[in-house]
Amino acid sequence: MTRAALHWFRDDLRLADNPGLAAATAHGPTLCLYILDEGGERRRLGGASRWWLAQSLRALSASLRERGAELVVMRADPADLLPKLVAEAGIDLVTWSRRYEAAAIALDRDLKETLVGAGVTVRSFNSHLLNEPWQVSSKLGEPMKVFTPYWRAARAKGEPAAPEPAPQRILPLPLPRALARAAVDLTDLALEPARPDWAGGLRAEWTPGEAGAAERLGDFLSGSLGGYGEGRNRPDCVSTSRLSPHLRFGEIGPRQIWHACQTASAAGMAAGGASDIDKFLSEIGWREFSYHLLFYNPELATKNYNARFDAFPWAPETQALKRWQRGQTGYPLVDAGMRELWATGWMHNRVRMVVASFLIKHLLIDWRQGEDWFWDTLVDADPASNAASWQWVAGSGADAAPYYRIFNPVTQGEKFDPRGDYVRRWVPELADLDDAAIHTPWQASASALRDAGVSLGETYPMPVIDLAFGRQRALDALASVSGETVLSR
Ligand SMILES: Cc1cc2nc3c(=O)[nH]c(=O)nc-3n(C[C@H](O)[C@H](O)[C@H](O)COP(=O)(O)OP(=O)(O)OC[C@H]3O[C@@H](n4cnc5c(N)ncnc54)[C@H](O)[C@@H]3O)c2cc1C
Repeated sequence: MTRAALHWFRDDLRLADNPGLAAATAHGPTLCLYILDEGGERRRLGGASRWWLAQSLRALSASLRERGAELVVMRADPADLLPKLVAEAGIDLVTWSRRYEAAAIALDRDLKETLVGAGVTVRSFNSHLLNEPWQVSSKLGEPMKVFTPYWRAARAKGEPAAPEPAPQRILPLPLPRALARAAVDLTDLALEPARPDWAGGLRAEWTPGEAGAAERLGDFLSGSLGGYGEGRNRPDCVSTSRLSPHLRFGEIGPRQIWHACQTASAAGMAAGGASDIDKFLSEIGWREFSYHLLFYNPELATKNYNARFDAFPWAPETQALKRWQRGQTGYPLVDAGMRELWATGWMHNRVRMVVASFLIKHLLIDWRQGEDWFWDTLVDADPASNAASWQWVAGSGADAAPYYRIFNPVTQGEKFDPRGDYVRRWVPELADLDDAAIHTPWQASASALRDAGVSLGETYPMPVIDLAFGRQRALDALASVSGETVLSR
C-alpha cells in the first residue's frame, strides 16, 4: 500500500516544534491543509483575529513552498470534507494538533471515529501547551482552581520536551483532481477588511508568522527580559514580549519559548536574570492555567465560573459602553488603552486590567460585553485567556481578584505611566498638558487647559462617571449578591 499523509493545520501555524507535521512528513508525501470552518458550533473569529489569520496563512504558505510543499486552503465543514478528501487521495495517516474548546473537541472526536472507521490512522499531538489540561491535577486528582498550586504542580513535572526542528523538505501530496476546485485562494476567504480598511495600524505594528514570532522572541530575550519582573507593569515602555498573538495562532509554541529562555540564559545571552525568567515563564503559566479552566469549564466565556454572580445587578445598557469602546470615557489611561487596542489590536496587560475593571465596576457593565469587544478587536483574542482574564477581573472567576478590588484609573496612571508618555501617545489631544494634569484633565486649571489647547467637553470628554460614585455603586451591587458589606477603602 502506498503511504500518504495529511496534516490538518489549525492553531499550529508553524513548521518547527510541530509534532503532527513531523509525523506526517516522516510517513510519506503530505497534503498540508487549512480549513476555514465558520459553520459549526465554534465561535467565529473576531475581526482582528481574521486579519492576523490571513497574514499567518500567507507566511505559512511561503515557508511550506520553500520546502517543496503547498498549503491547500478550503472553506468547508471538516466533518464533510476530510473523509472525502482522505478517500479520494488515498491518505492513510491524518495528523493534527489538539484543541481544547468543547465544540472543537467534539468535532475532532467524531471525525476521528469516522476516519478510523474508514481504515485511516489518526494521530493527534500537543503543540499548544506545556501541559495539557488533564496532565495537571490536585493531589486528589481533581481539576485545580488556584494558580499558585497549579503552577507549582505543573513545574514539578520537569522540563518540557525539547522542540523538534522544522522538516527540511516536504514531499508534497497533490490534491486529487475531483477536489481541486474546492481549494480557494487566500483572498477568497475575505478575512481582511476592504472598505473601510481599518488594518493599517495592525500592519504597522506586527509581522505575523513563524519568522516574525522568532524575531520577537529573540528581541525580547536580549532586550526587555532585563528587569521584566518590574518593567512588565509599564505600558509607557516596551516592557513585555508581545508574543501573545503569535502564541494564539501557534506560530510559536510554549516549549520553544521555555527552551529558548534556558538556552539564552546558559549562554549568557539573556538580558534578564533567573527571577525575570521565572516571572516570564509564570505568565506563560497563566496561559496554561486558563486552558486548564476552559477545558473543565467549557462555558467560561459566557457563564460565571462562580454562580453567585448570576444574580449580579448589572446597570442597564447605556451610552457608557460605546464611550468605553471608543476611548471616550474622559479617563486618560482608560481611553489610551482602548485606542491602542483599536489601532493595533493589542493592549498592555496592566491597562487591560484597568479598562476591564473600569467597565465592570465603575460602569457596572456585564463582563461579557467587554469580553466580546476584546474578542473582536484583539489580535491575540484567545478562547481561554480572554474568558479567564475577564472573569478574573470581574471577581467571578477561579482564583480571581476580589470584586472589591477596584482599580482607580487615575492612581494606576500616576504609578505606571508616571510621565504620561503612554497617554500622550494614544490620546494626542492631551499631549500638551503637563505631567501633573495628564491623568486628571478635569482638575486642571482653566489656564493650564487653555495653554494645552484642551477644551473639556469639546476636544476631550468630561469623565463619564464620578469615580467615587461608581466605586460605591459597585460595592453596593456586590453586597446585594454576597451579603458582604465592603467598607470603602
Ligand atoms: C481583560 C483581559 C483580557 C485578556 N485577554 C487575553 C487574550 O485574549 N489573549 C491573551 O493571550 N491574553 C489575554 N490577556 C492576558 C494578557 O494581558 C496578555 O497575554 C498579555 O498582555 C500579552 O502581552 P505579552 O505577549 O507581551 O505578554 P508577556 O508579559 O510577554 O507574557 C508572555 C505570554 O504569557 C501569556 N500571558 C501573559 N499574561 C497572561 C495572563 N494574565 N493570562 C493568560 N496568559 C498570559 C501570553 O501568552 C503572553 O504572550 C488578557 C488580560 C486581561 C486583563
